[in-house]
Amino acid sequence: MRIGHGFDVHRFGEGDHLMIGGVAIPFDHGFVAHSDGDVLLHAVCDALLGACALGDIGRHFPDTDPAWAGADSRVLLRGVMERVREAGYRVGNLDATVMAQAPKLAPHVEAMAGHLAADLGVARDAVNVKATTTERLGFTGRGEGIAAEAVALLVREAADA
Ligand SMILES: Nc1ccn([C@@H]2O[C@H](COP(=O)(O)O)[C@@H](O)[C@H]2O)c(=O)n1
Ligand SMILES: C[C@@]1(CO)OP(=O)(O)OP(=O)(O)OC[C@H]1O
Repeated sequence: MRIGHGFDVHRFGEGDHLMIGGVAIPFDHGFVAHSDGDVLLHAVCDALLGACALGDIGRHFPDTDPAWAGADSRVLLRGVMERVREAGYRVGNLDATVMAQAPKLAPHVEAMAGHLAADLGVARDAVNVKATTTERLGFTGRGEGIAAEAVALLVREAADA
């Protein structure tokens, strides 16, 4: 078995929605990013890549590559899963936390977890998505952006080691 951790931050800029976990959430800002800025999916990508000792999302999908401009981060996540499978692993379970003072994410976490389960190729109960404010502390608390963390457990496809 292997464990990986991912962390990502995107700051707010102009826009009218946020992409988080593949869900478009209406908001008075968007994310500043090369891709769609899906902070949760980027943290998940890094957790998966970390568990395989394959570096991070920027190594596989550079933010200097026009191919990823405005990219749907679910496409990046599926690309990461191809690499996970090539390395001989499948996902055991995933747990993630999104740190956001606003918007309210609880109404959307079920849809986010459903997207993740589909893209990771696991049952719905192998995925958990949580949201927390940071009690108005720090950059998330001041409403400057959103952070996300993820932890993934990978299992060897052939022999569990
Ligand atoms: N952006 C957010 C942040 C939090 N929630 C939900 O509210 C609960 C309480 O938040 P605390 O920061 O006081 O822990 C939390 O457990 C989430 O369910 C949310 O929906 N959206
Ligand atoms: C995802 C990539 C690629 O489009 O760009 P961003 O959307 O800016 O996101 P970031 O979390 O900075 O990660 C790495 C990038 O390579």
